[in-house]
Amino acid sequence: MSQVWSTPHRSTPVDAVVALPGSKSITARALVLAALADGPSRVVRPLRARDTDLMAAGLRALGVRVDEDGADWLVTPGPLRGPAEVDAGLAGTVLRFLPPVAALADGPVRLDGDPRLRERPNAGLIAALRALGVAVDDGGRGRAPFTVHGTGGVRGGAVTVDASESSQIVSGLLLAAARFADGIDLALAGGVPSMPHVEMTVAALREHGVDVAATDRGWRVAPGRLAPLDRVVEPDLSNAAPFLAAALVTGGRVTVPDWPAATTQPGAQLDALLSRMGAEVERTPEGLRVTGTGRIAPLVADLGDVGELTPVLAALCALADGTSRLTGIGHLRGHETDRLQALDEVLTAVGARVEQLPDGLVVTPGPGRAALVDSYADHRMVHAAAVLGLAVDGVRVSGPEAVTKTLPDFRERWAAMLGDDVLGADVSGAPAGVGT
Ligand SMILES: O=C(O)C1=C[C@@H](OP(=O)(O)O)[C@@H](O)[C@H](O)C1
Ligand SMILES: C=C(OP(=O)(O)O)C(=O)O
Repeated sequence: MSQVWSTPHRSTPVDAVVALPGSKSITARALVLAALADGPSRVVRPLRARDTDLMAAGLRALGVRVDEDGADWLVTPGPLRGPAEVDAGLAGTVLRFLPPVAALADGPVRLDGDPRLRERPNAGLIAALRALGVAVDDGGRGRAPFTVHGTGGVRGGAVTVDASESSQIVSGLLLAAARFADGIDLALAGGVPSMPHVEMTVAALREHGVDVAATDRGWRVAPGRLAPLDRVVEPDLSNAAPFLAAALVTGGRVTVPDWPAATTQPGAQLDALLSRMGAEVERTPEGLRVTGTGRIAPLVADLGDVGELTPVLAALCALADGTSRLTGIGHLRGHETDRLQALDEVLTAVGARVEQLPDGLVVTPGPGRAALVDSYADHRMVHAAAVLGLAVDGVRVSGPEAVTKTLPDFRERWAAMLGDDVLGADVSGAPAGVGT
C-alpha cells in the first residue's frame, strides 16, 4: 500500500512568502569538501533531507565525523577507512561524489542503494577511476552495486571522461582530486549536461583554497590541501520552482526570501524562464517575487543546463496557451525515473498531448481532466503533480512520500502557501497506480 495525495485545487490567486531550506547540491559539496579538508568545518543551515542525510551517513561510514550542532553540521575529517558500506538511496550526488572519496580509503567500499539507483548510469565514473589507478569491481555493469578498492591513495593525473549522462561524474572527480598524488587533468570525451552544477563544484573548491583551472577540454585540479571552511548554505532554488509556478497558475504572487544576488545554482535561471512564460519577476528587498499575469506562455527552450527544473516547467507547459518544446534533456532518462517517459504519462493523464523526442518533449495543452498519477518515486514528479492540481481539479498522486529526497515537508509548505491549515487535502492509503 502506498499513500495517495489529493493535490489542492485553487482558482483564487495565491499571495505568499515561501522560505525554503538549504540547497541539496551545495550541502552535498560542503559535506564532501569538509570531509577532505585538513581541519574541522561547519556547514551552516544544511539541507536536512534523505539525500543529504545519506551523504553524511556515507562519510561517517568512511571515518569522517559529522556531528549535529543545533541546525548546523560540524564535520571533522579523519583517516578515510574501509571496509565500509555506503547506502546511496536514490541520490545521484552520493552515487557519483563518494566513489572518488572511497578510493582514498584504506580498504574496500561497497556502494548500493534503491532498486532504481541500480539503473542510474555510472560507467563514465567507474572507467575514469580505473584510468586513474583505482580498482573498481562492478561486475561489468557500469552501475551500482559496485566496490571501490581503496588503497589509501590515488595516483590521479590525466584522464578522459565520458560525462554525457551526468555532470555529477565530473563534479565527483574534481571534488576529491586535490587529494590525488598528481591531482587531475580531466578532459571531457563529449558534452556534459548541467554545466552550472560543474561551475558550482569549481566555485566550492576555490573557496577551500584548491587550485582549479579550466582547460581547453575540461578542468585541471592541482594536488594540495583543502582548507577548512565554514559555509552558509543558500536556499534551494530548484525547490523554489513549484512554489513560483503557483504564482503563474493562479495569477497570484509568490516571494522567495534570501534569493542570492549571484549563485551557480541552476534554479537562478527560473527568473528568466518564468518571465518568458509570462510572469512578472522582480527582486524586492523581501526576495525574488514572481507575479502571474493570468497568462502562461508556451516555452521553447534548451533545458540542458537546468535539467532538474524540467518536471515543474513541463507541468506549466501543460497549462500554457500554446505548444511548448523542451530539448537538451535526454539525460533525464537516467534521473530518479525516466523523467521524459514519466512526464509523458502524467501530462497525458491530465489531458495534454505529449510527444517524446530523443532529447526532450513537445507538450500541447488540452482540456484538463482528473487523474490518479504516479510519483515514480521522484520528488520532482510530486512537485509537477501539485502544480497541475492547482489548475486541474482532481489530480491525485500516489507515492507522494518521494518528496523526502530533498524537501520532506513539501506538502505542509504547499498547504501553507495556499493558506490551508493542514495538508491541503487528505492523504490516504491506496494501491499505487496510474489512471483516473
Ligand atoms: O551536481 C549536482 O548537485 C546535480 C547535478 C545535476 O545532475 P545531472 O547532471 O545528472 O543532471 C542535477 O540534475 C542534480 O539534481 C544535482
Ligand atoms: C536529478 C536529481 O537528483 P540526483 O542528485 O539524485 O541526480 C534531482 O534532484 O532532480
